[in-house]
Amino acid sequence: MQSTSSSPVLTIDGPSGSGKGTISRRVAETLGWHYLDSGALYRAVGLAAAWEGVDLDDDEAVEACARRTRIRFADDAAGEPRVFVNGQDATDELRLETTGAAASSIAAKPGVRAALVDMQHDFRQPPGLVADGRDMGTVIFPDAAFKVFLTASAAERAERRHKQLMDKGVSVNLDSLLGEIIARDERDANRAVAPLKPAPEAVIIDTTGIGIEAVVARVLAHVHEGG
Ligand SMILES: Nc1ncnc2c1ncn2[C@@H]1O[C@H](COP(=O)(O)OP(=O)(O)OP(=O)(O)O)[C@@H](O)[C@H]1O
Ligand SMILES: Nc1ccn([C@H]2C[C@H](O)[C@@H](COP(=O)(O)O)O2)c(=O)n1
Repeated sequence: MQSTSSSPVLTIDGPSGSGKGTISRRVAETLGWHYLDSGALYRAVGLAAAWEGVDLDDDEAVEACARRTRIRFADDAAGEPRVFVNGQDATDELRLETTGAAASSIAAKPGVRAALVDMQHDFRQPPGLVADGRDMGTVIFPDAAFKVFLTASAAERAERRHKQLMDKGVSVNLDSLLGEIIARDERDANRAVAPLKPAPEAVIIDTTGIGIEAVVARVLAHVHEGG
């Protein structure tokens, strides 16, 4: 199950809205390393299952869906990252809160997680990889040289998500966003397989009240200091 590549890996785990995607992309760009958005894989499987009308209570059917779903990451002409699910550009649908909740639900199934392991290991290529998710440092890349766990108060994470959606012209209620974030945290942290938790050796950064630039600088300092 474990990757045999010797390319260095920086894992960035944390709860929803802690800034994993934003920080990981920036750090990967600065280091010139590859980037794995592992949450997008779970979101893609949740979406494919919905498209195909798969019964989410049927563990074998959802695992089979995870094994046949084709997921491709590619930049568009403007350099913006897009995600294709079974050949269809699903980038916008993947970011919906409903898709995140579906992903969180199917991610609790051991068969689904097993189906996605090889795909995640394949991202480990020279000169290095920044991998963001919930179990990057604990399960998928336990031998990573650099491990970070980002967190922030649930209230701040809900405000960030609220601002992000409002900027996109999507009107949402802050309280319901907060409720969804708390529910997702609980599901991700309390499942039996690969729960959301920091690896023992991870550097924990509480980003509450800390801007993006400062967080990027702290993560880069961790790498430059040698982990
Ligand atoms: N330190 C920060 N300060 C203020 N805003 C931030 C910070 N980090 C991230 N954000 C903003 O918060 C929002 C959510 O960030 P992001 O999508 O990176 O989080 P995430 O942890 O990857 O979430 P998810 O797990 O749900 O994908 C974005 O709009 C981002 O710009
Ligand atoms: N390594 C991962 C990544 C994601 N998940 C699950 C749990 C999350 O709630 C959901 C969506 O992730 P996001 O895109 O918000 O990072 O996918 C997981 O279990 N393990």
